[in-house]
This record gives sequence, C-alpha cells and structure tokens, in this order.
Amino acid sequence: MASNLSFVLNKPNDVSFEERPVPKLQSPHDVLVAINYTGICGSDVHYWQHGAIGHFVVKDPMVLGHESAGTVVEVGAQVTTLQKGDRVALEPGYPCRRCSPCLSGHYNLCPDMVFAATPPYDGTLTGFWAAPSDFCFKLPDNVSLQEGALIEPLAVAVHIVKQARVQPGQSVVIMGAGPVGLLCAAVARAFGATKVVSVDIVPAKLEFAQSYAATHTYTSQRVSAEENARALLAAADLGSGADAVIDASGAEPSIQTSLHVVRMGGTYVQGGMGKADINFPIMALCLKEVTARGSFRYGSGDYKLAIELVAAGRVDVKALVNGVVAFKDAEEAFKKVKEGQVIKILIAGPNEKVDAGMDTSVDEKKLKEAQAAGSGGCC
Ligand SMILES: NC(=O)c1ccc[n+]([C@@H]2O[C@H](COP(=O)([O-])OP(=O)(O)OC[C@H]3O[C@@H](n4cnc5c(N)ncnc54)[C@H](O)[C@@H]3O)[C@@H](O)[C@H]2O)c1
Ligand SMILES: OC[C@H](O)C(O)[C@@H](O)CO
Repeated sequence: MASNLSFVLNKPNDVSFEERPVPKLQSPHDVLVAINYTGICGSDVHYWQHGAIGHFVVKDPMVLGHESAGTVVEVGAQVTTLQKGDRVALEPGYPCRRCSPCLSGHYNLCPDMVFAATPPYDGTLTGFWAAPSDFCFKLPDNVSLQEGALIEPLAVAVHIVKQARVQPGQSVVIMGAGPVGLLCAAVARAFGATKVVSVDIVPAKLEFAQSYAATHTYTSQRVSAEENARALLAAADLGSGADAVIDASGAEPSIQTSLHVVRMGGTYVQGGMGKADINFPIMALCLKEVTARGSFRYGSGDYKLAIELVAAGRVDVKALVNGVVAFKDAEEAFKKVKEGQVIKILIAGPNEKVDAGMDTSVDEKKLKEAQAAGSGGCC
C-alpha cells in the first residue's frame, strides 16, 4: 500500500510528518479515498499558530486539513453510488444523523459533529481518508481534482448566500475579500444578484475582487460605522441600502458598518468568525426590521450545488489558486497563507506527483498591505 504520510500538528508552531496506519472502513457504507489535493483554511492556520479555536483545543497531536478531493480506492460492500477510480470532493464533517438538528435537515448544527481537523479529530492532510460514501461527492468529468479541493470553501459560500436569500436583480454587499468573501461574491452573481459590492481594507484584495466577481468595490475607511456606510452606499450607488449584506471578515468595524448598509427590511448574514463578543448596532437592526441570520459550514444540498456551479462554469474556483506544492512542503504553504502571500494554495497528497512548481514570487507591496491589515481573526 502507498504511503499514509500525515501532516501533524503537535502543538502551536510545531508540526511533523508521521507515517500513520491506513484507515479501515468503519461501515459497509464507507469508502476509502486516496487524497489528491488539499487547500488550507484560515482555521488550519489558526490551530497551527495558536493550538485552539474557542473551546476547541488541540490537546493531542492532530492531523491538519479539511478542504480535500481524492480518488476512491476501496468501496464498502453496501456502497452503490461510487466505485473505485471515482474522483470525489470530500465533505469533511460527519453528523450523528439521529439528533433533532440532523432529523430536521440541519445536520451542520449537529452537536456531535465529527469534523476533520477540529480537535479531537484528525484532518485530511494525509494519504488515505475513510468516509461515509454519501459525504463523498463524485466530480463530473469537466471538474478537476484541484477544483474539487475548492468545493469545501465554495460550499461555505453557497450556504452563506442561501442564508441571505439572494434573489435575481438584488444588490449584495460582501464584507471581506478573502477566499470566503470572494466565493460569496461569485455565488451571489450566480444566484442572479446584479450588484455585488466587495469591501475590504486591503486595496490589492479589492483589485482581485473586481477582476473576479464583484461589480463594485469599496475600501473600508477608519471612520465611524455610520460614516463608512454612507460613503460605501454613495460609492456603489446603493441609494438607501443594499438588499443583503454578508460579513465574511469577522471584523467588528465591518459588522457594525453592515447594519448601516443594509436597507429597510433587508437581510444581514454573519459568515465571518472573529471575536466572540462585539459591540453590535442593535437599534439599526430593530428600526430597519433587518432579518439577521448566522451561517455555519454547509448542509443539505450545498456540496451538490457547489459542484454544479463549478461544472456549469458559473463559479470559477481555479482563479483563486496561486499554486500547488508537494506534500513535503506543507509547512511552507502554511507560512505563505499566514503571511497573506496567496489566496489559495493546494498541497498535493503524499502519493501525488507535483508537475509544475508554484510561483512563489511575492509582490512586496501587496504582502505589506496584507500583513498590515491582518484580518478579523479566525473563528
Ligand atoms: N461560517 C462558517 O462556517 C465559516 C467557514 C469558514 C470560514 N469562516 C470565516 O469566514 C471569514 C472569512 O474567511 P477567509 O478564509 O476568507 O478569511 P480571510 O482572513 O482570508 O479574509 C478576511 C478578509 O476580511 C478583510 N477585513 C479585515 N477587516 C476588515 C474590515 N474592517 N472591513 C472589511 N474587510 C475586512 C481582510 O483584509 C481579509 O481580506 C473568517 O472569519 C473565517 O473564520 C466561516
Ligand atoms: O469550512 C469549515 C470551517 O473552516 C470550520 O467550521 C472551522 O472554521 C471550524 O472547525
């Protein structure tokens, strides 16, 4: 059997490569998948740097990674939907299927969720991954395995935009032009929004957003939230407010501005995960009868729709990928994400050949801007 080398976080800033046993199928409904590509999420970087996100604390060594695509190498006796050789996007969280949220169709809210690279559970930066077959989504022939690794963050964006109930012809403002915000912009366009405004504090990110999916951009100012909102509405010609505002930054000033940007009776969605508690303009929420919703990971139908959007050419995920590195260079890739040098970088599986080296050249100006800005923080 090929290598099951795994990229393990031992403690903050201490990672190692370990050969681990190839996982066994736990049920006849499971499949074994050889991992081809894995993207890095802000939460992976946060665990690597801090060893914890909220009450999720890395106490024992944990394999990182949860944005993966791979190839089926073994199928359980009861699996009817997949066969060996199928290329799949992996949904990395497995709910209990028995609790009230699961039975009501909101399995992403399952309190007993087993989620990859969320302690105490290992992640997908490994050679082989065993998973329930209904959480492995076959990729159409025109969707590559590298695109498959982007389905996870795209499903996050699909869920957020669904929570915003975006309708054709509407205006949507998206705070944050990191991978999640950019993908929200692309999904909002695919849902028929005619005005999509990307907002960030880093001009270089907005330059990319404009070339990607945004119809308008706005550089957030260090002024009061009301003043910032007024300038944003004027800059994007949004009149008295946007139909929907999505926070994909987690930053307190962005959340505050959002409530002053949304129109009377509009919708606000909290997708970003920053500080647990902030000052929130609750009077604006009340007086404008704003509908506010949270958004957590993804649920029924989100992976399927994410794949369909890519297959149909409605969302371009390839444009976000700056490069692919070999498995042995995983820590370097983490450093590049932390330093804001890339939008998305993929790590090839330990048994995967990497043909072209990534372009590691760094635009010093963009890097400095990104480092100075930081972000709302992860989770
Ligand atoms: N809800 C979920 O299930 C879920 C899933 C994945 C990620 N997230 C969260 O979504 C957020 C975005 O994820 P990401 O990977 O794109 O992160 P990211 O850090 O790459 O992007 C955040 C962006 O927000 C910008 N920003 C910071 N302060 C701002 C401000 N005041 N106004 C406007 N923009 C500002 C940053 O410059 C950055 O471009 C993070 O908070 C992450 O934790 C949520
Ligand atoms: O995309 C899924 C997210 O990264 C996870 O929920 C993470 O933020 C916490 O485990």
